[in-house]
Amino acid sequence: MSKVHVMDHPLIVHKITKLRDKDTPVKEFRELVNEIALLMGYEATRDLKLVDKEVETPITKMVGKEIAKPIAVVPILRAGLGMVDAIMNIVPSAKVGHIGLYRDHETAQPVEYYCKLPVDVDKREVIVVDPMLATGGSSVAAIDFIKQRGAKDIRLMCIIAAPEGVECMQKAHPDVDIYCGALDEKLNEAKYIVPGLGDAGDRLFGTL
Ligand SMILES: O=P(O)(O)OC[C@H]1O[C@H](OP(=O)(O)OP(=O)(O)O)[C@H](O)[C@@H]1O
Ligand SMILES: O=c1cc[nH]c(=O)[nH]1
Ligand SMILES: [Mg+2]
Repeated sequence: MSKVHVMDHPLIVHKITKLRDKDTPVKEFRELVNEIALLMGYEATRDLKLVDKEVETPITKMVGKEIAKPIAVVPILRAGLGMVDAIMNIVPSAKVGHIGLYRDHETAQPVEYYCKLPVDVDKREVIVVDPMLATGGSSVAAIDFIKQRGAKDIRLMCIIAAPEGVECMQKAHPDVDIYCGALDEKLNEAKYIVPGLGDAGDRLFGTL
């Protein structure tokens, strides 16, 4: 069974409260998503494997460490895009894949419209990013695509998760650890997270 890491860093907790506020304007919302993703990225990469690496300092040779596997970050469009720059800031060599999915408004089922992944995604540690894990349908479908391309080391980073989404993910992808900023109470009838923050994509891009 995969692990669920719920963030308890005070800065992350503080910023998520501001993100939830319905009066937070688009510009600030976008900045907060970026700041939260940066802080979460630090937590979500804490257990990356290291290998020995010889380095010559101006004084002497030594054996240091470097990250064992290159990284790919895969945002689920649209809202996941808001988290990409933050990961690129801490892992500048990461490659970026994109998976386009939207939830059908009637059925809440994910509909695919785009998928472009790095050719060597199977050799990379993959960090899937999406601010919201609601029913879990979108994340499960995105990770299905990534696994079809041979990737084995995958983790999911979301800002707010619902228990229903966590359960769905753990059933479908028990090997994928989940890093979430907050674990909320439930979904409502429209499959929105309660208390949540509303529609992340609309708030991020101002399409309300
Ligand atoms: O866990 P789920 O029930 O699948 O819901 C979560 C998905 O819903 C939102 O995307 P949305 O469909 O609103 O697309 P958008 O990012 O283009 O707004 C969100 O960014 C997730 O991708
Ligand atoms: O609460 C939710 C659920 C799905 N997608 C969102 O953007 N928000
Ligand atoms: Mg949306």
